[in-house]
Amino acid sequence: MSSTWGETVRISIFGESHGIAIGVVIDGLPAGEPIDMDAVLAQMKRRAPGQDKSATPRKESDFPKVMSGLLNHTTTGAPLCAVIENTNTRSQDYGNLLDVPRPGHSDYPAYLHYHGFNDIRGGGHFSGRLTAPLVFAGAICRQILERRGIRIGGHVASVAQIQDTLFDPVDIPAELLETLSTTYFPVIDAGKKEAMAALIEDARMSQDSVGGIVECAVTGLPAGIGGPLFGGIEPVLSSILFGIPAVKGVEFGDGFGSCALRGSQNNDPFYFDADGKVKTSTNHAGGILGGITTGMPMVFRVGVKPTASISQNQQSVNLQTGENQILSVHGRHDPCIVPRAVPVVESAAAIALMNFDGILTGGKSEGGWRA
Ligand SMILES: Cc1cc2nc3c(=O)[nH]c(=O)nc-3n(C[C@H](O)[C@H](O)[C@H](O)COP(=O)(O)O)c2cc1C
Ligand SMILES: C=C(O[C@@H]1CC(C(=O)O)=C[C@@H](OP(=O)(O)O)[C@H]1O)C(=O)O
Repeated sequence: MSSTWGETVRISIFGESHGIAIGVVIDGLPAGEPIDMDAVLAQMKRRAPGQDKSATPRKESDFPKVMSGLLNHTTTGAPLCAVIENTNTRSQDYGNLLDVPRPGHSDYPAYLHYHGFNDIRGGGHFSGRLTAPLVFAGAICRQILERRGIRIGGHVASVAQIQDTLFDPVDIPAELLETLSTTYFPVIDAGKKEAMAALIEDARMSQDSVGGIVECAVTGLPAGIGGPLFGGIEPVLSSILFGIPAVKGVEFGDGFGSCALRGSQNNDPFYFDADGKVKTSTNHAGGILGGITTGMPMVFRVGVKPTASISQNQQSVNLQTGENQILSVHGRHDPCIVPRAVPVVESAAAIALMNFDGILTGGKSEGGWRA
């Protein structure tokens, strides 16, 4: 089922952007894990719409009402369900889109797939709004991982051609991840944020949009987690990351860049550190070899396309009249999705990692799903 993901820890996301509510059921969480709800809300706020001019002006409190699975701020082990109300919808903006689909959005293929019965309002179940429950689930999972020393943080690596400094993949300080993972529109080089925001504003004023890249790092991962072929870290993470609306690329370590290197440049030499731990002096692999963690920081990048809904005139078709038609999209849209996608990417990584055998026991097998 396409709105359900995972095996050991499974999320099931429901709702539509302009329906009564959206939400998630999380199955398989370990019992007895204390959950700091303020920290969950802080993560939800980093993703919420209406933050500034770089985001959609739709305002939502994005307050998750927990229906089950938590007692005295602690997981019970039963399915944890949270519901988030939609309070600020403007469905009239979508009145014509069932007939005249937006180029670049899901309208046309969804119309075909659901024979015209799909909820077109706000993009329905295809909307980026469905990443609010994803972030809720991720915020729960990341607290469980953090308790085991596993930290996740991302930043806006680029907006169109403006690039932030990238992570040093061999040395990612805990304080850096802490700062990035608690900030809205996080960047490593503070000087780049203004230029990025200016570019987004320029696109918005031109009735246009821009895309970019999120870079994410995970530190404190035990070595030896993952598996070969389809159960590896890369395929499993990629499958949830590609489920995020507007994600068009995922690369681990040097990714496509490594394809231009020689083996002698791309291989990461091993050495024993002062504590007798095996490390690598470079980390082109992004902390993964053979689908299995090496113990070095995991680093990956996620490409996000420019927002489809732009208000300048575009060529479309009228599915009722059978004629070509010019479309100007109305409504409140993100001129750039990338800043709000950062906590979504971090959350997806947290949920995915919870599915690996040994992740909560420092690499020791629990006989779970992933070998
Ligand atoms: C946080 C977030 C916010 C988004 N905001 C918008 C938006 O305002 N307008 C829009 O057209 N697409 C937005 N999208 C992307 C669309 O939902 C997405 O492009 C669409 O569902 C089609 O899916 P695809 O791009 O993965 O093919 C957003 C995505 C995310 C993750
Ligand atoms: C509401 C959110 O983002 C929405 C994602 C979205 C889309 O097409 O993905 C389109 C817009 O929807 P609407 O027209 O209802 O304002 C965004 O505002 C959210 O992220 O919470």
